[in-house]
Amino acid sequence: MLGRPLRRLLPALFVHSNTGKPALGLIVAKDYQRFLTTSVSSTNDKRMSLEAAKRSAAYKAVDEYVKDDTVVGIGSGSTVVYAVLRIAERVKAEGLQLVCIPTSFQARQLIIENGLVLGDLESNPQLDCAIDGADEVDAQMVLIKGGGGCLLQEKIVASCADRFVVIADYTKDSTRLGQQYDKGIPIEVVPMAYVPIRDRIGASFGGSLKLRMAIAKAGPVVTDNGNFILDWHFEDDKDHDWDAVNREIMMIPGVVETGLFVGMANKAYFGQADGSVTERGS
Ligand SMILES: O=C[C@H](O)[C@H](O)[C@H](O)COP(=O)(O)O
Repeated sequence: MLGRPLRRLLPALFVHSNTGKPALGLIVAKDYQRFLTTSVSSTNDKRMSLEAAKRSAAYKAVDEYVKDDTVVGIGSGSTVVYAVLRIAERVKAEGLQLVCIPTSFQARQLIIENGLVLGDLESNPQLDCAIDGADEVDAQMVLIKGGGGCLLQEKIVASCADRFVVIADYTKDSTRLGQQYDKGIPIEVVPMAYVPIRDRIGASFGGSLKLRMAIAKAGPVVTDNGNFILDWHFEDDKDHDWDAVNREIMMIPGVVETGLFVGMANKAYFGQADGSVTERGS
């Protein structure tokens, strides 16, 4: 697919070629090559700085919160991958005795692939800490989670932990929800009820709700728990009492869980582009 800047450049290239002045075409082609190189390298730089930010937040959280002989909740998403890598490094280097409780299919695989001890809530109903990513964190440490379709098991595991620690890159750090993240609040619902739930939330709180569709499958995303996800694009210019909103949505029959995590996170680490880390909470 041609990007918009390329679509703008190509007609220029053709027009000049049609004049029969190949030199001109060459200049345009050269400029275009320079444009491509700069644009690809700035996209790569941004991606690298985001990865560095995720990594530094994850490493710091693990180093400060993961202690020997403890039970640790393992969240889901791309930032958590770095936390698991760091946990595995420390287990190897320091001989830490840990039991890891997954919050998703992905987390379970990460635990197994990194040779960590896999546990469950049946044998370990109380966790020392849970480390997880977030899609957005506001000034009061209210979180949006579930951008990757995982929220129900994450909330259960976080609720069983003495400390719930969030790791994120700088793009997730907001004053108010919706400031950075524009994909809405995920709401996990029982499939048969998605239409009435969608209509009720829209009527009560405004905004719009969309059934999340799968990308490499026809039809909707199905969560690890066999449910659907509605993404609620709330009105972000309104002041919402997220605790009240969350409670009210949870009362609608068929709602399984929301991606609003209110009053749960104790600490958030935000990795910055330069590799430093800022903190919120205590
Ligand atoms: O559904 C996914 C989880 O809630 C993730 O923790 C959240 O989306 C953040 O993921 P990432 O670390 O990839 O930004």
